[in-house]
Parts: sequence; C-alpha cells; structure tokens
Amino acid sequence: MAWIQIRIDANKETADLISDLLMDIGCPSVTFIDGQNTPVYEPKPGEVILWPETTVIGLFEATHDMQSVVDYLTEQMPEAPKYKVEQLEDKDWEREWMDNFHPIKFGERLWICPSWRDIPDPDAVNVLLDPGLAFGTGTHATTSLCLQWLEAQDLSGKTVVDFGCGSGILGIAAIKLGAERVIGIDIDPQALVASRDNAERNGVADQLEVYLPEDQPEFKADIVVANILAQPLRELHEIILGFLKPQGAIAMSGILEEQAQSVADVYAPYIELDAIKQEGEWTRVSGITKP
Ligand SMILES: C[S@@+](CC[C@H](N)C(=O)[O-])C[C@H]1O[C@@H](n2cnc3c(N)ncnc32)[C@H](O)[C@@H]1O
Repeated sequence: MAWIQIRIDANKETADLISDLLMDIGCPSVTFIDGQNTPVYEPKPGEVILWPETTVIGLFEATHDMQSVVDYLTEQMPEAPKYKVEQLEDKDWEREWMDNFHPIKFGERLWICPSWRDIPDPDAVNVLLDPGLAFGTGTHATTSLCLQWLEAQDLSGKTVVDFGCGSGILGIAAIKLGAERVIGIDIDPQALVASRDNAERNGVADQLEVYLPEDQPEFKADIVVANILAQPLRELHEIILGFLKPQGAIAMSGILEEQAQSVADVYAPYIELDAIKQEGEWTRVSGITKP
C-alpha cells in the first residue's frame, strides 16, 4: 500500500495536542521523533519522555486529502503549524525493518541471530533473538560490550546474575556459553516476559529464572552482568555486589565514556578492576572481587 506522511514541528507542550488532533481525523499512525539530537536514556516502564523539540509524524493512505489535514490543524491550533507533507516510497515496510537485522558475531564463537535469517555457523554458540518490546538485540554497544566479555569467560557450570535483563540476551548467551543457572532481574515486567519467551525459544527456559527487584532471591553467583545505567550502577552497588561470590567476576555497562571513572571509583574498593573498555561513546567496567 502507498502512504503519505505529514511531519509537524512541535515541542513538549504541543506534541500531545497535535497527536490528538491527528487521531481525531482518523490518522492510523502517529509517531514522535526527536526534532534535534537529544538522547533519552531508559524511560521508566510506561513513561513517555518527549524531547524539547519533537517532530510529530502522521501517516495516511496516499489517497488521503492532506489539505484537509492541514486545514484542520490550522483551525484547531493556537498557532499555524510548521509542517511538511512527504510521499513515501511504496515498500514492504515489514520486510524493510527485517532487512535491517542480521546475525552478529561476538568474540570467537558467539552469534546472535534473528529467527528469519540463516544461521551462519551452526557449530558456533547461537542465540536466536528477535527484536521485541524489551531492550537487547545485540546491536547496541552496551549489550555488545557485555556479550564480548561473557564470550571471553569460562562459564562452564557457573551461576550468573543478569541485573537489568531486558530481553534476556545476556543471561541466555551465558547459558549457551555453558552457565548452569541464571537469575535475571528487571524493574520492567515486560522484560521478564520477554526474557522467559526468549529463553524458551532457545531451549534454556529451565535454567533461567526471572524476578522483579522486590522479589529477587538471596543468591550468590560466580558472575554478575549489569547493563543498566551509570547512576543506578553507582546507587545500587551494594545490592549488585551482594550477588557476587568471593572471586566472582562482574561486568557493567550502560556507562557513557565520561561516567566510567565515577562508576569505577565506586566499585574500586571491592573489585580488582580491568582496563575500561570502550565502544563508541559507551564503556564497560569489569573486574574480579578482591579477596
Ligand atoms: C539497557 S537495558 C539492558 C538489557 C539487556 N541486559 C542488554 O544488555 O541488552 C537495561 C535494562 O535494565 C532495566 N533496569 C533499569 N534500572 C533497573 C534497576 N534499578 N533494577 C533492575 N533493572 C533495571 C531496564 O528495565 C532495562 O530492561
């Protein structure tokens, strides 16, 4: 089907009004995108954070009378909107989206593969994972940094805590790399569902347990991975370190380059730290508990 879209300049105050007006006139899809380049890191579950400059995009069937859309917005808004109407190329959008995901290799032997792709190396350690509602497909640098670290560990028979498990990608990879048991913890119930589903798809559901933080069991693991953000990593260091056995190993990410030292400083009294590893603007802080 062919589509046409209207892009409207908005801000935090007007974005919702424009979205409501577009819905009023039967717009089948409204999207908010960043009008500039203002990253929003990890909204809380259910929270919608808008950018100071937001572009609202309304999608219509190509035959729709776009002048009537513009007239309606102009009539209803306090000020005439700035907008641009664009004809969209007639493509198979689902195909287009799927075409952007490919198997990715981490280290020597670990692959994350979307289910609709051929597995490049059937003898490798393959995790099947499709993009879904929870964070973690392997394309983000923070996930990549943790996967590379896990791949380089000897996980045979080990226990693992995946703190901030999202899609479950790190915990599932750990099991496929030899870990015996993984506890996944996340504040987002959707992440727990996604982790369970993904574990089932990978045939490792009986080795992965998932919990909300308020239900998390007392547990000591050989390995902890925590890809959350610098601030919770600092604030929750006692809880996170509380999961580690003596001589346990930990890797943390979700840490921007300029935040890495502050996270390292908080963990340094307890952890023999490795060199900080960087990918793009993101870093990984890792090490082994001090005796
Ligand atoms: C960046 S995603 C990481 C997902 C996955 N582990 C990965 O590496 O791709 C961070 C996850 O941590 C969760 N999270 C954020 N703060 C948390 C907290 N204080 N306790 C537990 N989970 C948290 C978020 O809901 C989100 O699913």
